[in-house]
Amino acid sequence: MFNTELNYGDVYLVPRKTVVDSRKQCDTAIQFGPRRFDMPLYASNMKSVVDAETCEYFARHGWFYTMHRFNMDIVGFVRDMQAKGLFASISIGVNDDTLEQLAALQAAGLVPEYITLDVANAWCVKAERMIRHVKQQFPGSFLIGGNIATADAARDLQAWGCDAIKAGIAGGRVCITKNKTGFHRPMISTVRDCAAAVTVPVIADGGIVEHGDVAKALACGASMVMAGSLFAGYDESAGEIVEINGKHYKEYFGSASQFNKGEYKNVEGKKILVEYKGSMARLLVELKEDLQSSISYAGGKDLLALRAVEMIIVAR
Ligand SMILES: NC(=O)C1=CN([C@@H]2O[C@H](COP(=O)(O)OP(=O)(O)OC[C@H]3O[C@@H](n4cnc5c(N)ncnc54)[C@H](OP(=O)(O)O)[C@@H]3O)[C@@H](O)[C@H]2O)C=CC1
Ligand SMILES: Nc1nc2c(ncn2[C@@H]2O[C@H](COP(=O)(O)O)[C@@H](O)[C@H]2O)c(=O)[nH]1
Repeated sequence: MFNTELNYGDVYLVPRKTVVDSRKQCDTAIQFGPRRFDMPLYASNMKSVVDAETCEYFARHGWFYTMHRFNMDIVGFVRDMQAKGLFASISIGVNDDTLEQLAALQAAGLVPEYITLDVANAWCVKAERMIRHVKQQFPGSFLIGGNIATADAARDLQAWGCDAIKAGIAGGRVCITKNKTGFHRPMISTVRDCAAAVTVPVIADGGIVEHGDVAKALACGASMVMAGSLFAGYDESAGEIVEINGKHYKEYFGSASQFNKGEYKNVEGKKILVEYKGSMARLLVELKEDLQSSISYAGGKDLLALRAVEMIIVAR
C-alpha cells in the first residue's frame, strides 16, 4: 500500500469570519524559547543565506536567526553578539570538532541562548550522543535538533532532550537528496505528523515557495518556519553577487553541495543563481503583512487562529 502525502502546493486553508477591523490588529509575534520574536519565520542556517551581519540584521529587527556552522569561530560569534546586547544563536554538527568548539565556549564562559544541531538526518546515534552532551553541558541553552521527518523520529529527539525539533527532509530548493537517495517526505504531511507527535515546538524547514505556505505550515502545527531561498538574493543575504549580461544574481547553494563542502563527496545539494532583489527590508514588511492577513482570514487575532482552520485539497 502507498500513502498519499501532501506538499504546500497541494492544499489551501478555508476562510473563516474575520473579527478584526484591520489586518494591523493581527499579532504575528511568537514566544520561542527564552525570547519573543516578531514573526514565526526565519532564514536557513546556510552559508549562502546568513553571515554575521545578516544575523545581526535579523536580531535587530526582532526576528529569530541561527548562524550557520561552516568554518565558524563560534566563540568569537557568541562573544560579539552578546557584547552588542543581542542574543547568540549558533549551529553545531555531530563530530569531534563540535565537541572542541563547545569546550572552547565553556572555557570562555560563554553560553549561547540558542543552539541548533544541524544534520541531514538527526534520527541517528551520533545526533543522540551530541544532543545528550549539549543538554548536559549547556542546560541554559535552548536546543533545537534537526532535521527529521517522521513522528517516531520527533518523539525520539524530544526524549533525547531537544527543546524544539526541526522537521523537513529533502524538500529544499537546492536539495538533491531525493534524487540521489530516493528519500523525501512532502512538507504538509511531515509537519502535521511531527507536530502531532510531540509537545515541544516544531519548526517546518524548507520548501516554502509562496508567502502563504508559511500560514499553511503553522496551520499544520508548526511553531516556527525556516526558509532558505525566500531570503536568498538580497543585499543582506550572504551569497556573492554575480553579473551575467548586465543582470545581477546572487549565489544560493546547499550546505551539502560541492561548493560548500569544497569536495565532491556525499554531495546532496546544488548551487543556483537567484535574482538579485536589493534590500531585504521590504520583504520583511510584506511577509508580516501577508501573515497578518492570513490570521484575519483564519478568523482570529493571533497565530493560534491558524491552528483552528480547515485545510482542503483542491482536485486538479
Ligand atoms: N534538510 C535536509 O533535507 C538536508 C540538509 N542537509 C544539510 O547539509 C549539511 C550537511 O549535512 P550532513 O551530511 O548531515 O552533515 P555532515 O556532512 O557534517 O555529516 C555529519 C556526520 O554524520 C555522518 N553522516 C552523515 N550522513 C550520514 C548517514 N546518512 N549515515 C551515517 N552517517 C552519516 C557523516 O559521516 P560520513 O560523511 O562519513 O557519512 C559525518 O561524520 C547540513 O547543514 C544539513 O542541514 C543535507 C542533506 C539533507
Ligand atoms: N538536501 C539538502 N537540503 C539542504 C541543503 N542545504 C540546505 N538544505 C535544506 O534546505 C532548506 C532550505 O530550503 P528552501 O526550500 O527554503 O530553499 C534548509 O533550511 C535546509 O534544511 C543541501 O545541500 N541538501
